Amino acid sequence: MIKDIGLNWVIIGHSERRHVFGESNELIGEKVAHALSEGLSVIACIGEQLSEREAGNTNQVVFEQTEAISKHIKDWSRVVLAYEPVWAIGTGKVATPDQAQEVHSDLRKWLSDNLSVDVALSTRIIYGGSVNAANCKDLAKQPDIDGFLVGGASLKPEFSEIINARQ
Ligand SMILES: O=C[C@H](O)COP(=O)(O)O
Repeated sequence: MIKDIGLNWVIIGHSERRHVFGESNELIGEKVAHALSEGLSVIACIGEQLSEREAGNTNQVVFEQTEAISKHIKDWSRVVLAYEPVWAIGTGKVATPDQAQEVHSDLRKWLSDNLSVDVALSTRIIYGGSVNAANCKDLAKQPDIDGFLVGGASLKPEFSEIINARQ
């Protein structure tokens, strides 16, 4: 259906698919494989729930999610990783720049250690979760935040400020 309407990208593994529709890490990996095999590019979402962060399990959760996806990827040039802490999506509670940078940096290290330095350096890791005009510039300054997955604010005029956050 996505190809039929002329689109090239698909978002897979969004928190609502994981936590409302009950999609497992394994199913999301299979969906990524299918999308890539059909020629689509993929934004693959990962992220911990508040209880997982508070228990100190953020890295374990996002690494397991990333591993399940990575098993199905040979060509990372058509994949973007979107780190979206579930507690920050649509809530107005954005991760601080330090919180987001820490996870992005740890994810890049995971890619380097488990896949290759080349994949780690070339893969875009974007942040999603209550990004708006007021917080986007500080988030964009972080070295491992390569862009944003914007929900609510994409429907408002401030979206243009988010697009230009790095200027
Ligand atoms: O689907 C959109 C992303 O999950 C982020 O949404 P948000 O910017 O409204 O928090």
